[in-house]
Amino acid sequence: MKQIIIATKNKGKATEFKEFFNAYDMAAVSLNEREELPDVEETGETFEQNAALKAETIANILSQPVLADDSGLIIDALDGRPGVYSARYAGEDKNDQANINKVLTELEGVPQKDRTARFICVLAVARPNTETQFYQGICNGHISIAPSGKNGFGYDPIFIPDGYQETMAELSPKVKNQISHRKNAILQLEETIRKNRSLY
Ligand SMILES: O=c1nc[nH]c2c1ncn2[C@H]1C[C@H](O)[C@@H](COP(=O)(O)OP(=O)(O)OP(=O)(O)O)O1
Ligand SMILES: [Mg+2]
Repeated sequence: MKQIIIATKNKGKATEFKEFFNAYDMAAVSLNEREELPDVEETGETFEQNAALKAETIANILSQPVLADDSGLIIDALDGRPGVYSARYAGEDKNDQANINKVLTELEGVPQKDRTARFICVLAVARPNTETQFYQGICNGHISIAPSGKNGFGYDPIFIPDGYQETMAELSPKVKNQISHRKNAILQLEETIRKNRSLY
């Protein structure tokens, strides 16, 4: 089976990519399975810059194509925060629970109609001696009053996607993977995968 390296240490993302690439008969291998590879510092100011940093650093080390995902939560009432800083919103230790608590505290008293938000996912595909390519996906929704649900990762327990009453963490992984920002970004990438499987 063909392999695609995903430059991520996030276990939730890795699980979702395995599911997506399975459908194309490809095995997604994350950095958790390649522990000799470094964790890339995300010094960029945009999702694109950070996705490119992660993909290009690993592609240069391995001399093979690498996919990276930089993603986050944009909340309108917080002027777009936590945005690019979603993973570290409550501190460098990247604690999902602390990040959720910080967001809910900042949104205290904000009514549902003003709690609109979106998840954004930018995928970068880096190949040696080739310009990096980008694909983007969005999932619109709003922030719940309290966390609920055990599925998924990150901000899923407080994100209610448009068209649903449940949080992303209450929805099954199957449903999340049909509607998520990550799925929508993968759909942008799909044509490239289908046309040129040798890329990977
Ligand atoms: O589907 C999602 N459901 C819930 N939360 C999500 C999702 N997708 C991204 N997020 C949040 C998690 C983290 O707070 C940030 C990503 O940060 P981001 O730097 O891209 O990932 P990361 O540091 O966890 O792993 P890595 O850089 O190794 O890929 O956005
Ligand atoms: Mg990161």
